[in-house]
Amino acid sequence: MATIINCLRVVPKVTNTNTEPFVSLFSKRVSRLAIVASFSSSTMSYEKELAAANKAASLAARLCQKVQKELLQSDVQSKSDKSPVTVADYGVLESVIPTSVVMPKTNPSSIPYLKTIKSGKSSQALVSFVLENELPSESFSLVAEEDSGDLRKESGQETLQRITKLVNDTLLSDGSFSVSSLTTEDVLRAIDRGKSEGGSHGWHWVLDPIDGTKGFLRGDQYAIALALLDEGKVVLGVLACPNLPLVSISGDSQHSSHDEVGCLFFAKVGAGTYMQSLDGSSPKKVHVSTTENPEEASLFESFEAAHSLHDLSSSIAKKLGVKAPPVRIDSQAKYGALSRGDGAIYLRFPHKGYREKIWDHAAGCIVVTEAGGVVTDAAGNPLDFSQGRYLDLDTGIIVTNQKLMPSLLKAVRESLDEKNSSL
Ligand SMILES: Nc1ncnc2c1ncn2[C@@H]1O[C@H](COP(=O)(O)O)[C@@H](OP(=O)(O)O)[C@H]1O
Ligand SMILES: [Mg+2]
Ligand SMILES: [Mg+2]
Ligand SMILES: [Mg+2]
Repeated sequence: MATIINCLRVVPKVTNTNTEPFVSLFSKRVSRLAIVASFSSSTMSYEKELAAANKAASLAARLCQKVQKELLQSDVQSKSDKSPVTVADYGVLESVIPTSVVMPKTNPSSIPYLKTIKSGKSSQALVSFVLENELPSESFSLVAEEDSGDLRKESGQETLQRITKLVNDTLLSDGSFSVSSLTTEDVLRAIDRGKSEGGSHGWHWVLDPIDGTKGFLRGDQYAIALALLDEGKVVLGVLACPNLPLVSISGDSQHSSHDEVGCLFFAKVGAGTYMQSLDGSSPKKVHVSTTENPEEASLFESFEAAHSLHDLSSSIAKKLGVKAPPVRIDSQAKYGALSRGDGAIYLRFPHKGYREKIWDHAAGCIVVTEAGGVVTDAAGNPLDFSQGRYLDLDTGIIVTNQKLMPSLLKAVRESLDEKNSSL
């Protein structure tokens, strides 16, 4: 018994401390390798991991909501005042942008701090800290979008202090953490935990701390997207979508009001997809649209034309017979909305040469597949998350239900052939 518990302790994948049910499976001389095999993705419950991921993503959503609110209020204020605006006027925004940037008085999407916004780093530090705190393990691995880069330079010190305060304030607001407060060094370390290269062995968390940055700046949709890979496969995913209405966003929705916003989607392999409000309502199981009729299907695509070829999706939609105009929204909120049947198709065709990152799709992919949908590349192959930080794809990503997939793939093939022959 003691031998087995010791073995379990050194096997980093095992976080379940209740060893009793497993003990009878092993003889005294069982090898460490055999134990690892016994905890493959088909037998793990990932219960604790899902709870930790939900907590981390919900707290990060709270942090991002606070920053976005300040951002939008500041924009409104700047419009009534013709004098130059500096970040000092932007309250909590000081924690996410360097004070040296002078803000023009325009829509946030056109201002120069786009490249230097630090809200993603705050969110990444928070998620990284919460996961490590909730799931102590010798082999914590995180593949995440941001790094601590310029926060380690002299010029980044003020920003780092402010990020640290923002993270600490958010942790404090939860009340369940025993740590008194994180230091700036803790924050840098938490951010840099995200440097892992991922891969096909062991466990890797995959994080996009703010997905849909452009939507975030515009006051539109964005998501905190967190997934867990086990042996290269996505085994759980969480999407926090602070601005997504709790009711359907489909064009024919009967709901007149989209006032109530803030959705948390979560999915575990083999256990379906659930949605609850970020305020903590009880979770409800969701399912993708079951429509077989493309005329009834509504189609999602990126808001940003730079992220996806709108002309190509419009050609595909026409061939398929989709009638409604495309619904353009930012971030993996598209996957969330699709998982509850708001739309039936999501098309993403980046411009030539763009390489998709795993954190832009891992959580969204399991949220849709566990809700009964299908996610493939343009050739119909499943997405492969085991190859490191990037996805190796055949031109684009397509998402729909099982019934529409064959005709969608055909329309995609025909449209791509036409596009290629016209070049
Ligand atoms: N040229 C490009 N083509 C396709 N995707 C791009 C892109 N430039 C950035 N992206 C990715 O598109 C994501 C947003 O997706 P969407 O268009 O669905 O809102 C961005 O995530 P971040 O906002 O996390 O950087 C970014 O990773
Ligand atoms: Mg992203
Ligand atoms: Mg991002
Ligand atoms: Mg980015």
